[in-house]
Amino acid sequence: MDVASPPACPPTVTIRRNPRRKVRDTPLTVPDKSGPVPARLEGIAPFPLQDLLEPDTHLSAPEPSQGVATSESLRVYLRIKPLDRRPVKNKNGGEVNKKLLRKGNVQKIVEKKNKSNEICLEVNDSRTVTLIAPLSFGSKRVKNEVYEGFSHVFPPNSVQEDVYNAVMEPLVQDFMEGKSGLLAALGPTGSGKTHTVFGSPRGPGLVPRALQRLFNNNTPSEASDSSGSYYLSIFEIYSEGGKKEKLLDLSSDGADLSFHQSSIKGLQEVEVSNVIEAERVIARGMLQRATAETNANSQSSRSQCIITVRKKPKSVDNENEVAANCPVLTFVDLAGAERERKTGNQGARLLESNFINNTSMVFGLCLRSLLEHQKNPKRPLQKHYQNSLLTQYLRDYLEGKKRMTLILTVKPGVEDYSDTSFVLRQASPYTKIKYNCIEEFHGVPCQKRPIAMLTQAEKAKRRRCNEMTDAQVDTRSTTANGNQAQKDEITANPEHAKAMSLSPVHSCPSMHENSVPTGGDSIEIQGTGRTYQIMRDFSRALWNVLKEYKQKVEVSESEVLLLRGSVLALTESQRIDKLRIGELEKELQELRLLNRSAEVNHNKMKVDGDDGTLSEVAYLGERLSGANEIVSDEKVTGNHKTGNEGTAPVASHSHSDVSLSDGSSLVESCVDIKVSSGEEDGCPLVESCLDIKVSSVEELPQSLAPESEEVCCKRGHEAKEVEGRGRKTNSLSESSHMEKPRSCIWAAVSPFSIWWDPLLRCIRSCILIFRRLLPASSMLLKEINELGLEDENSKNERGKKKNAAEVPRSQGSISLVRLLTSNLGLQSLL
Ligand SMILES: Nc1ncnc2c1ncn2[C@@H]1O[C@H](COP(=O)(O)OP(=O)(O)OP(=O)(O)O)[C@@H](O)[C@H]1O
Repeated sequence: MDVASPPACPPTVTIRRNPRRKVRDTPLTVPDKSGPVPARLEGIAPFPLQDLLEPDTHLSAPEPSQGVATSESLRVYLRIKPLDRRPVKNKNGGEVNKKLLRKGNVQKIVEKKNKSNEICLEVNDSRTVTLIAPLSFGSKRVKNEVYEGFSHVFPPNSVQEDVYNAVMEPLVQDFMEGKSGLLAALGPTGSGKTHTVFGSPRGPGLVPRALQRLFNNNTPSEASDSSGSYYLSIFEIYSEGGKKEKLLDLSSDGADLSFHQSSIKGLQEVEVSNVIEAERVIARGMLQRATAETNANSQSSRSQCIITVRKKPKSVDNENEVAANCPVLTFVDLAGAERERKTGNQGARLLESNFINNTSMVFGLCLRSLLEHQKNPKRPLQKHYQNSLLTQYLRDYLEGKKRMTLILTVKPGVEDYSDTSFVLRQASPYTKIKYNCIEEFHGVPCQKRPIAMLTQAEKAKRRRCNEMTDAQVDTRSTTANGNQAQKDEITANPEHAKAMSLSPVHSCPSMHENSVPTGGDSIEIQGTGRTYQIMRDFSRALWNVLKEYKQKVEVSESEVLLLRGSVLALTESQRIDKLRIGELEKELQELRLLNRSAEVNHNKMKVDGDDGTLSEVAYLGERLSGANEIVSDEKVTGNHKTGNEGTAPVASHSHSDVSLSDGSSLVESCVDIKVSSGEEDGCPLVESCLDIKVSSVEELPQSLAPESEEVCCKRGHEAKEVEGRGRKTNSLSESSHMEKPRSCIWAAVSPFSIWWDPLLRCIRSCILIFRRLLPASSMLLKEINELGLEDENSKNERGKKKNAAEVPRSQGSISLVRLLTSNLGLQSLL
């Protein structure tokens, strides 16, 4: 019987109630090995994994550099303290914290101890660790974090010797070669800083081993005499009850010290010539160091402890060397940062905690500022060092002027996750701090950049500085030569030299030999360099400001040019306008003159005429006869109404000239028809002009053909409606009563009978040409067309014509037509 197989398990489904939250940026998140490998972005250099996985060459002492600047990173080591796996004792065990025991929290302690067996820090390789998020943090979705880039990671099982070989030996080597160095131990309280630095009798730490190495390095002759001695000092920076920081000399009986201009006044330097003496000094100092019991450490350091080792000068001359110029090996055991909740500190102890934490924080800030400054030189190096005595004392190291090595100590227990995470986050970036420009010569830090990196101006300045220095050296060399006898005497008689107040020249002859400035010269050059730097910065700023001003001036100049151009254009247009105005005024004058003369004639005709109406034809006849010309001028002002009454009362002014040449076979006639359009004196004015020239081959009778005939038809000034003024007149019929004008008109019009047809054809052609050009005269043209003034052919083609009487005509046109028809016998056209 087949048993039904159970249904397959459904795949696990994770239901998220809340959207995935973005975790904080970490130095490196542990990649999900099961997931797809992300594609490498173009343009990003591959991670230098090979370089990192190289054999631990860094563990061996680096090649000694003979005063040559090398680019190296700040060495940061990580030491992981072993887990305390001591079995948890019962309530009678006595090993548990007595305070908690008193409070009856034994069960809690037991749980804590059990919990402390879990670890939160794993060593991946010699340079990388992974911080594992505790299971209890699961709900917070904290990811594992990888921290890398350490110079070396010491696992919990590492021994003091390993640490010394990797961390301290290079520094000791450098020190013996004349380079200053600093070892600083950082980490949370109880993580093993003091253990690492000082160690125990069974496992000596870095300081005793370094001293041993120094003395063992002495040659037999050095070991036998005092030339192999060292000056040892040990002091602490302490804040009792969180008050002002104090300096205590631990080598003596805890004498108070003072800090002044990067040096400690009153600090006793104990001369030690062998390891035993040195260890004795250290041991005595450690006994005097401020320690206290906290929940985190039964013997917690409450102060920052500093130990300095300085080589005793070989000769008496060197005895007076400035201490700052001698190589110094410094050890710093910082008090561990602590959390109030863990330490259970209260009162004065709590205030001490604040001081300790503040110093650690300032120390970290200095390094962070140095790192940011190195990443971006535009960012200034913050003066965080001013905020604590320790950082003031270590200023040169914290500003990257001297070599420093850091050793971080951490606790791997899961309960120390927060402390460990904090330290790793804070200190792992310090691995990127570089020492690019350190070049030391017998302990004198040189902060000069390589010549190739200098700008032209800087090179020139440096040259001037060097020249000045050489001059000073020459001067002092002369002095030194002059005092050679005295120097010889000093060498021969050191006691006498001691008694003498020697100048810096005497104290450091070797410096002069190598053209390296002494302390005084160095200060002078530094001052000059500082002034130069200030002046350079100032000139740069000034230059930038001037550049901006120059740009603004250029913009303003271009604007001024544009404005000038526009002003010129405006002036030109004004000039043209003025000319135009002058022309118009001239024209206006002429029109006024014409108007005045017309009025005079009008009045005259009023007086002369039988019925008092104006006969312009008579006036024209007068003009024509007087000027030996035949001129037909018809002027119809607004006071006269001619033609059809039904037409719109449009004022017009027309003028026609017809010229005839006599004495030749060619008869030329000219007809000017001018119709103006404009506005004058507020009245609408329509004016257009037609010039028509007609030639005829017919010879005119001498008697009838004057030398020249001109018929001017001017049409213009069509005045507005003038109703009720004047009588309806038929100027043609009325003018016919006038003898003198009639004869003139006949004389003028008679030749038309001969060339009338060609003239009409010509007029027609011209009308067709100018039809579009003179819209204002379109009315007149239309009327003329409708008069039937066209040849027979075109008549036949067009066929039926419109009755002219049906089309409204303007007064001027009617007058002209009537004039023509009455004189030429064409009344039938009307
Ligand atoms: N690597 C180690 N191996 C064995 N024991 C260690 C190690 N590191 C520290 N210890 C022990 O842990 C205890 C605390 O160490 P230590 O006093 O050096 O811590 P600390 O960091 O100096 O603390 P504090 O900052 O409070 O002075 C000591 O008893 C020390 O012997």
